[in-house]
Amino acid sequence: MSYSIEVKDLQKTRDDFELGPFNLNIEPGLVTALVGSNGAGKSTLLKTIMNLVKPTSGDIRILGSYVNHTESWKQDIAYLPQNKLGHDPFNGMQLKELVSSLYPNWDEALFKRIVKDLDVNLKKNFKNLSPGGQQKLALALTIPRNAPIIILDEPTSHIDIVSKTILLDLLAEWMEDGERTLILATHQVEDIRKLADMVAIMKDGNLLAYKDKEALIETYTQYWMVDPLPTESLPGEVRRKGSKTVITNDETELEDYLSQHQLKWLNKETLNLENTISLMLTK
Ligand SMILES: Nc1ncnc2c1ncn2[C@@H]1O[C@H](COP(=O)(O)OP(=O)(O)OP(=O)(O)O)[C@@H](O)[C@H]1O
Repeated sequence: MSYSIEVKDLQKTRDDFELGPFNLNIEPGLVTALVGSNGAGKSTLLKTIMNLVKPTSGDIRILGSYVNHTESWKQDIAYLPQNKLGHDPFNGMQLKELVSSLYPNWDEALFKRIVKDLDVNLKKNFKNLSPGGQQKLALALTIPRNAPIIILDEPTSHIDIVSKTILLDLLAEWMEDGERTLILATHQVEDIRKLADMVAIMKDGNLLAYKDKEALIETYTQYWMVDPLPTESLPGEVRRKGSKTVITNDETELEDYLSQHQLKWLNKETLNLENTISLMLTK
C-alpha cells in the first residue's frame, strides 16, 4: 500500500504539551476529519506534517518523500493554516497572482468558480475582510492549487450556512477523482457527517482513534430499561444516565447479561456521531 501521508513514531514536545508518540497512515482517495478538544494538538500535527514545526522524534512522509529531506513534496500538498500570516496588506487579486505563480498546476477556472459561488471579495485588503470573508478568500487561494493532497485547518469555522453548503459540495466533487486526499481539522459535525470517510480523534496530544466513520458510529449503544439497573458495572458499560439508561461498547455481552438476569429493555439505539465523539473525548 502506498500512503499519501505516513506519520511514524511522531513525538513533539512544546513547553508542557506532548504530541504523540503515534503512528498514522492516510490512504489516497479518502477524506479524514481530524477532531478533538481545543488544545488537543490538531494544528500542531498539521504543522508538523507541513514541516513548519520540527518533531522531537519520528518521521513524516508525503507521497513517499521525507518532508525534512526534500522540498519536492511541497507541490503535492495545499495547506490552509488557521492563521494566514503575511496576507493582511494585499487584496485577493494580488494574493491570487502571487499564489498562482508558485503552483504550476493552478486551476484558474476553479478559482473563478469558487470566487463566484462563495462570493469572494477580491478587492478589499485581506485585513479589512470579515473573518468569514478571509476564510473564503483563503479557500479560493488553496483549493485551485490542484495538489493531490489538501490539508485544511478549520476551514468552515466562520463561513455562512449557504457558503458552507457550497464549499462542502465542492470539496466532495474535488474528491471524485478518486486518488486525492483531503484532511480537515474541524469542530463542525456537519463537515464530518457530509465529507469524512475516516475520523481521527485526538485527545491531550494522543491519537485516540483513527476509524472509518461508519464503524465509529457503531461504537456505542444506549439501552433504555424497564426497571432500574443493578448497581454493579455492566458488560461494556461506559456511562449510565439516571437509573434506567446505560451506554455500552459491547452489545452482545450486555444483552447476554440482561437476559441471564431477566432484565428487560424497552429500546436501544446506537449513539449518533456527535455523541460518540463527545463520549470518546470525555470518558
Ligand atoms: N508556538 C507554540 N509554542 C508552544 N506551545 C504551543 C505553540 N502552539 C501551540 N502550542 C500548544 O500546543 C498545544 C496544542 O495546540 P494546538 O493548536 O495544536 O491544538 P488544537 O487541537 O489545534 O486546538 P484548537 O482546536 O483550539 O485549534 C496547546 O497546549 C498549545 O498551547
